[in-house]
Amino acid sequence: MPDPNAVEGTFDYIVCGGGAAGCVVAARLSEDPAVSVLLIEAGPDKEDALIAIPRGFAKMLLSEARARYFQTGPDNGAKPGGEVWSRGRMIGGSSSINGMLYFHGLPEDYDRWEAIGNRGWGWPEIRKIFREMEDHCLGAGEARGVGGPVKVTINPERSRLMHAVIRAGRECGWDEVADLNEPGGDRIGYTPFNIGNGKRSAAAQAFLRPAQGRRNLTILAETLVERVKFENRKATGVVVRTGDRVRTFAAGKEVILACGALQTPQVLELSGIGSASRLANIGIDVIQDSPGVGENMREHCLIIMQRRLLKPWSLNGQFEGWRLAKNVARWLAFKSGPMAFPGFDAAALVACDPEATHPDAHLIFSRTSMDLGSWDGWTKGPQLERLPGMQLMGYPSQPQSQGSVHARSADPAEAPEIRVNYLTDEYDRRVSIHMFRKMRALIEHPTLAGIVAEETIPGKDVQTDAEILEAFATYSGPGYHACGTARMGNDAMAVVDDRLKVRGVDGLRVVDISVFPTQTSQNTGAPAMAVAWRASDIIREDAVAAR
Ligand SMILES: Cc1cc2nc3c(=O)[nH]c(=O)nc-3n(C[C@H](O)[C@H](O)[C@H](O)COP(=O)(O)OP(=O)(O)OC[C@H]3O[C@@H](n4cnc5c(N)ncnc54)[C@H](O)[C@@H]3O)c2cc1C
Repeated sequence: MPDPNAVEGTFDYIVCGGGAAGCVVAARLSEDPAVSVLLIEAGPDKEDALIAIPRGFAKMLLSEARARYFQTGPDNGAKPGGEVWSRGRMIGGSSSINGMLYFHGLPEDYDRWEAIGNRGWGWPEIRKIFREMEDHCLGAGEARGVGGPVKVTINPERSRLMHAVIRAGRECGWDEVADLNEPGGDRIGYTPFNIGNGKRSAAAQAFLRPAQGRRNLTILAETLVERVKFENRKATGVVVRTGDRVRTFAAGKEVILACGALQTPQVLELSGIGSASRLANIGIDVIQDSPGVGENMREHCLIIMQRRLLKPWSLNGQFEGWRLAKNVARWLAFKSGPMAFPGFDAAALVACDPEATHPDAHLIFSRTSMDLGSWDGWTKGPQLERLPGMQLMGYPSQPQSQGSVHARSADPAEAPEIRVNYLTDEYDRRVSIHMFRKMRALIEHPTLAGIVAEETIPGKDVQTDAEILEAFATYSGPGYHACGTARMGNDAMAVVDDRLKVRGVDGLRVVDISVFPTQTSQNTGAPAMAVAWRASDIIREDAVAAR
C-alpha cells in the first residue's frame, strides 16, 4: 500500500484546476524553462470535434463526460427552489463548454476594482492585456489587439432578422457599432466571439495546447485536488486523488488555485481557510480564519423572452435531420454556416435604470426559440420549437444581490452548498424591470411589424412590475458567470490581496474568477483569461523580487 504522505514529485508551481484561468497561468509560467509547473485538472484531457465546433456547445452542456452539475438552493431569491448549474470539467474547464461570447466588461468595472484599493487592476492595465491577448478580425483598436493567442471574430452571419433587430435598436436611439467591446454608450451590433476560422479559440486551444509539449509543464488530468498542505502557515503542496489513489505533490514556490468560483472556496475551506465557525461545523482544523471565503457570490440573472416570427427567418429546424447533416458537412468542409457560431447573433449594451450613467444591462438576440414543453431550465436539454421563433435574453450587468458557496462536509467529492439569492437586492429588481420593458419596447418597435409576432414567453399577460418579477421566477436562469467567492481587497472580508495572495498565509494564490470583487458587466470568459494573464505577470514579478 503506497504511503499517501510520500511526496510523489516536487514542482515550482502547482496550478490546481485546468480551466480558463488555470490554462492561462500554467502556459504563461512555463514559458520560463527554468521553472517547473504541474497543472492538475479534475476532468479529462481531451480535445474533440464537439469542443471545436461552436454550435457543439449546446450539446456539451448535457455531457456528463465534460461537465459537472451543481444543484443550487434553497435560498431567498427569485428562484427559491434552486436550479441546476453546469460547469466545464475537463482541460479548458468552462471555457471549453461555454457559448464563446467574447466581452471585455466595461472600463468602469475594472476602474471600480482599482478605486476600492486593488492597485494595478484598473482599465488601463486590463485594456493592455486584452490588446496583447487578442488576434481580432477587425484589426487593432483602442481596446483590440492583433497577433495574440485568442482569435476573436465578429459574428459573420448577416441575417435579415438581425438586420431588422439592429435597425429597431438604432431607432430606439442606440448606436449601431462594429465592435461592442469598444467603449461607448447605448449600442447594438453583431456579437463578438472567441472563435477563429470557425473553431473555438478559448483557454485550452489558445494557451495550453501550444504549451503542452514543454518539458517543464506536466499535466495531470482526472485528478481531484482535495486540499492544500501547510507547514507553519506556508502552503507546501497539495493532496490529490486520482481514482482511488491519494497522492501528494510538493510545491517549491507556490500553490495556485484555479478551480473556479464554485470549487476554489471549497478547496480553501477543506484546507483550513475560511470562517472559523463554519470550519468547526464540518470538522476542519483552522489554519486561517477568513470569513469572506465563499461569500460575495455575484451571478447575472438572465431572463428569456420569446417571440413567434411571421417570416421563416428562424434557425429552428436547422439542427435536426438532413438539415443538421448538411450543416455539419458545411462546417467540416468550409468551417462556416449555422454550426460555425454558437447562435447568439447580436447583442446590445444599454442603460435601463433612469439614473444609469453607462450601459447597465446586456441584451442578446438569437434566431432560435425553445419548445415550452421541454423547458426545465437551461441544463436539461431544451428542444427548439418547430415553428419559427426568436429569443431575446437580458440581464442587469452589475448585480448587487449576493450569494454564497460553501463546503457541506469535509468530503472533497461532495458538491458544495450554493445559495444564489437572485434579485434579493432592490437595485437588481429595479433594473430588471426597466430592462424587461426595454426589451419589449425594442421588439415591439414598428420597424419589426410584419416580422415579429406574439410573445410566447413570458407572454402578454405579464405587464405590471410584480408580474415581471414573477416571470423571473419561471423564465430566468444563470448567466453562468458566478464569481467573487474569494474576492480581492484589503478589508476583513477580502480573501486575497491585490497580488492575489491568500491573506494570512504564504505560498498560496487564487487566480480564477473567484477573485473578482464585483461582476464584469457581460460574460466572464474573456475577463477570466485577462485576470489570469495579469496573475501570471504578478507571480513572475514577485519571483524576481524575491531573488
Ligand atoms: C455553460 C456555460 C456557458 C458560458 N458561456 C460563456 C460565454 O459565452 N462567454 C463567456 O465569456 N463566458 C461564458 N461562460 C463563463 C466562462 O466560461 C467562465 O467565466 C470561465 O470559464 C471561468 O474560468 P475559471 O478558470 O474561473 O473556471 P473554469 O473555467 O470553470 O475552470 C475551473 C476548472 O477547475 C477544475 N476543478 C474544479 N475543482 C477542482 C479540484 N478540486 N481539483 C482539480 N480540478 C478542479 C474544473 O474541472 C475546471 O476545469 C460560461 C460558463 C458556462 C458554465
